[in-house]
Amino acid sequence: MSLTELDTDLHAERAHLDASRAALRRMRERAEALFATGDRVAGDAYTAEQLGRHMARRVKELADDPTTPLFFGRLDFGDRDPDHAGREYHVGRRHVTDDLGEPLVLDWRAPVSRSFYRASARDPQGVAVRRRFGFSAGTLTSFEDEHLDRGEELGTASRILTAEIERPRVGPMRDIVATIQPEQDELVRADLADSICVQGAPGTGKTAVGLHRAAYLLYLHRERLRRSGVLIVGPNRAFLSYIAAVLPALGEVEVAQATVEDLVERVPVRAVDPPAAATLKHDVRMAEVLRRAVEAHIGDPTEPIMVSDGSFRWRIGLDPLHRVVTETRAEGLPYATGRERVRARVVGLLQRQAEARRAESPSDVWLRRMGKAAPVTGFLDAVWPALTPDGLLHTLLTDPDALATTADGLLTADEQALLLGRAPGPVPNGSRTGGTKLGRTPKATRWTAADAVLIDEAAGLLERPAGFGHVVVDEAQDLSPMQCRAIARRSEHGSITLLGDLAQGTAPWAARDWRESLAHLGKPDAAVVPLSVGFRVPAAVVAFANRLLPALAVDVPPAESLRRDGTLDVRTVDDLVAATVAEVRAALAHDGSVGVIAADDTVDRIRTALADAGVPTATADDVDAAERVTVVPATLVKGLEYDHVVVVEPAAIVAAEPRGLHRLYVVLTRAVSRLAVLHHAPLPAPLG
Ligand SMILES: Nc1ncnc2c1ncn2[C@@H]1O[C@H](COP(=O)(O)OP(=O)(O)OP(=O)(O)O)[C@@H](O)[C@H]1O
Repeated sequence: MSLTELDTDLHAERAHLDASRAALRRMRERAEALFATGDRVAGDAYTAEQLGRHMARRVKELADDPTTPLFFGRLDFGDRDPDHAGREYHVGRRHVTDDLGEPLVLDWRAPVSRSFYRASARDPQGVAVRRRFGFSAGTLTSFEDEHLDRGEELGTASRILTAEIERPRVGPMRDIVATIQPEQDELVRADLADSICVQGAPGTGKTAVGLHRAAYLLYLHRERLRRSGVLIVGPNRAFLSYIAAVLPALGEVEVAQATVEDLVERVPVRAVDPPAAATLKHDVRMAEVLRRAVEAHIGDPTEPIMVSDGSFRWRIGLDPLHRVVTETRAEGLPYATGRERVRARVVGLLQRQAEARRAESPSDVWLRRMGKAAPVTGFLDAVWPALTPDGLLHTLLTDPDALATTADGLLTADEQALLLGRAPGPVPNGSRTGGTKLGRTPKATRWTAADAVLIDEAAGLLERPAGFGHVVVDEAQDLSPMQCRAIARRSEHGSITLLGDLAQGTAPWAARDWRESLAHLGKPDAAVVPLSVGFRVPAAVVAFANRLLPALAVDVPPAESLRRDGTLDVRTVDDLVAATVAEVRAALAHDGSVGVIAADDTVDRIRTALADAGVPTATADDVDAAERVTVVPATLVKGLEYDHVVVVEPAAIVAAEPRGLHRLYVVLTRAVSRLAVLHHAPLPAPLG
């Protein structure tokens, strides 16, 4: 292509961009006008509200962000393609049509757009030319063509892909829709029915894949998923705020995000378990203990039921009552549903007697009255008493006999003592970690985070929670079996995307084998798919962090970094804090974000020193902060990334927790361009 041709092409593409922007603006204006008149055209208040909500969402979905390009690629189909011969399509973040309804931009999730990500010289899928666009702050600046019909393919050598992954990072996570790679696209476009587990080294795009899969599924199954919902589960609030902008940028504004702690928050968490007690409470045996505890409340009828009904007296004998309880029990319903089933069956027996005597069907009012009659309720309270989730756990933790009966053969005597808070243990850091502080009632009890998981399990035994159509679980290696079960309860009829890296497991119960987690999640047959190309961490930094891998005792495929650039600087220093301040100052000379990562108990000292030196800092959960420097405790940095990372005293990070080496592996793999490791103490052995 000659220079003039290039110019003409660029000019034409810019004109197409302008036309697309104008068309999107008109689409939005039309939606806004409809929104404004919605209540006048709707027949009634309910329809008006529904319509209003729909239109408000539509208006939001059509928002145009001038800094993100509306399209990023183009497909020119060859003359012989059976469906699209001779046509060209621009591929972008959402459909844009002109006033006649002709497409100006195709949504990246549309079936045709798939070829943008998957066509290759070997399998061109009818595409003659694939064009990628380069943008700078929303302005179209360049393009790059691959003539697939002539066997040309750039793959990861694409200049535009390289520029995109090397672009300095600032603020929250961005979408990767313009540069999704074929192995990622395969996961993004997996069927809604398929649950998948992605094992990938740091920076291989697991989070990106999960978010894009959510957006893809919402596009394909909009109505169904809008009803059932899509949920993203992340490790902490800082992570959730870091990823929060990705789906809205893709036009998806209605996806729930939560930590597992949020999901199970039925009681306030106001106490901390000692590590051994927490580990035991997260053990899957606790599910069986709770199941037995619930089951133990179902009793045998000991007396017939007698109900006075005006001039009649009804009586149900022990045999039919036994049958009702046995049959209901065999149905395996959630406990509270079972209780109502027993009530309904008892009322059914009364109804049959009444019909036989009166030769007419009793009214609904009569049925309700019988259901609430004192002898019926008394019977229920005796054989199938009402339970509350926190009440159930409260009984177990306060009544050694009840615990001994239900935990018999499951938990040792020592373990039972631990649950009852009787085993004395060291209290780390001097903080109050005395475990659950039992009050006389469940309400007066100060529960721990692990108790909340158990209470949620109990709640699930009593009543099934509403489930989501699809759940994306990030950093899933840290889920305990009991947390997996909490997610399983919410995705029983839906599918899940599980994302994680066994090497980054830092929780005491971290997964060592994905099959186990998948079994606890109720999806034992889900495929485990590796991602192996790293887009974040430069090769030199990956090589340094990988020295830790043999010590992490996990079997994970090694990653290969796409990034040849980047620097690694490991230095012994005398004064850690002064060296950190100097390093941050030097880092500020470059573009991009700066993350200082240190053991949790030194973070305050570093923040103060930076403030004293006139360097303002942000906290990890404030992704929109104006400050370019963030000081992050090592335990909060999972899933995050910074352009320039300063790691302060690795030995202290390792010493702070039992799986400290895994934590250090997470910490060392946060850098996008440059990593400085400052240490005074010797480096942990595997790094030395
Ligand atoms: N196809 C891609 N094109 C451009 N950038 C990409 C691509 N895939 C991933 N990235 C970028 O690489 C970085 C790492 O991605 P992401 O956070 O999804 O990785 P991860 O596997 O979840 O990492 P971790 O295990 O550390 O949490 C992000 O900045 C992401 O935008």
